[in-house]
Formats: sequence, structure tokens, C-alpha cells
Amino acid sequence: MPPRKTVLKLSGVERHYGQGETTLTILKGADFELRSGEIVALVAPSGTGKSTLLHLAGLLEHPDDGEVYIGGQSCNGLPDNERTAIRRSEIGFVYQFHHLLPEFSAVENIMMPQLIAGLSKAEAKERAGQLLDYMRIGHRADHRPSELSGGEQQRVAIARAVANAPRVLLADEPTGNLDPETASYVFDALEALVRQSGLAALIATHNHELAGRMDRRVTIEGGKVVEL
Ligand SMILES: Nc1ncnc2c1ncn2[C@@H]1O[C@H](COP(=O)(O)OP(=O)(O)OP(=O)(O)O)[C@@H](O)[C@H]1O
Repeated sequence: MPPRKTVLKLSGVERHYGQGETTLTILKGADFELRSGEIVALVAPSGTGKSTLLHLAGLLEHPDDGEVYIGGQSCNGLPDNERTAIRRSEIGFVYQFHHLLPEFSAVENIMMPQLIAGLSKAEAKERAGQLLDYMRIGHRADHRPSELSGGEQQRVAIARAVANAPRVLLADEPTGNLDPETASYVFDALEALVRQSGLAALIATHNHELAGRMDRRVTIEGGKVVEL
């Protein structure tokens, strides 16, 4: 097997929030690497900084110090429009709640990011259809989110997140509002997608059973990312 490439790297990352007179330190000298083809669980108690770490990794926030690299490129000093371009092409996000557009069907929701990226309608529709089949919800393509079950909605959200073939998938409690059996089924689909595409995934979860199925587990301790 060829050596796996590091697709996401955090180096000496600091993040502090001002709270009145005091400063809340969330990350302090945090280092982390994610390689293509791997799925890493981020398991840490509530309020320790999982969402903060995902936002920094996804270029949604700037660290107060340290560096975030996507595909080997340092992103801190880049202007916002370049950070946005990298975020759109290299990173996919999945949240606890699907955030699908309610007025559009499943297939249209997955087409949307591709159309924004400049693909033709026919190309976007073909890829969206493939992803829906891959997530085993091809028969739901024309349904709106409100007509889908929670597990189906999350599978559409995952398909949308990877529609533009990003390098990195960042997920914040992607199965947090699903029952254990549905969560397991959604994770099966996500795992198959990562294995097949060589994507890399960092998944914040409170679900220890799912975390146990991932390649590695990390937590946040004293502002640092440590292996479990
Ligand atoms: N913009 C902000 N301003 C001030 N404090 C913030 C801000 N964002 C997050 N925090 C604080 O930073 C800490 C870490 O928040 P974060 O959302 O990253 O935690 P989390 O581990 O994802 O928690 P949960 O599992 O509950 O979602 C929390 O104490 C939170 O209150």
C-alpha cells in the first residue's frame, strides 16, 4: 500500500476566548495529523473544544497562534477568498442536524455544491445519483428532507458533503440525533465511502461504540490533542 498522505495538519494551534476579564483557553499547542483513507474519532467531554477544533480544521475560524495545513498548504496567512475556495473544494462538513435545504429534493441538495463549483446540471445530477445509490437511498432521490427519516436525511447530508470530492470530511456528531441502530447503519455508509474514495474523516462523537470502530481515537486534554 502506498504511504498515506497527510491531508490535514494542525501544528501548535492555540485558541482562546475572551470572557469578560478572563480568558478561556480551549486549545494550547495542539498538534494533529489526519491521513488520507483514515477515519479518526474525536471523543472528548462536552465543552472541551471539539467543535472549535473542527471549525479551525475546516477554516471556519482562525487560530490565535499555530498553523493549519490542508493538503500541505499553510492556510493561516491566506486571504478569506482563498480560504473559502479551499474550504469549498477540499473540505466537506456534516453536522448533527442535517441542514439540508427544505425546499429542494435529496438529489437537488447534493447537486447544489457542485453547481456552485461550476459543474453542469447533467454532471451534477449524475454524480448526485451515484452518491445516493452509494448511500443506498437512490429510491429517495426526489423526496424533500421532511419526507425522509432521520437516518436518510443524514445520509443525504453526507452525500452532499462529499459531492465535490473533498480531501477531508469533518463531522460534528453526525449520528448524534439517531437511535443506535440507525447511527450504526449511517456510519457503515460513511465508512464505505471513505474506504472507497481515499477521503480522510475526523468525526466528533459521543458514541463509544462507533468510536471503537474507527481507525484511531483522539481526545482533547489540557488544550492538546492526545491519542486514546
Ligand atoms: N465564540 C465563543 N466565545 C466564547 N466562548 C466560546 C465560543 N465558542 C466556544 N466557546 C467556549 O469554548 C468551549 C469549547 O466549545 P466547543 O463548542 O468547541 O466544545 P465541544 O467540545 O464541541 O462541546 P459539545 O460536545 O458540547 O458540543 C466551551 O466552553 C464554549 O463555551
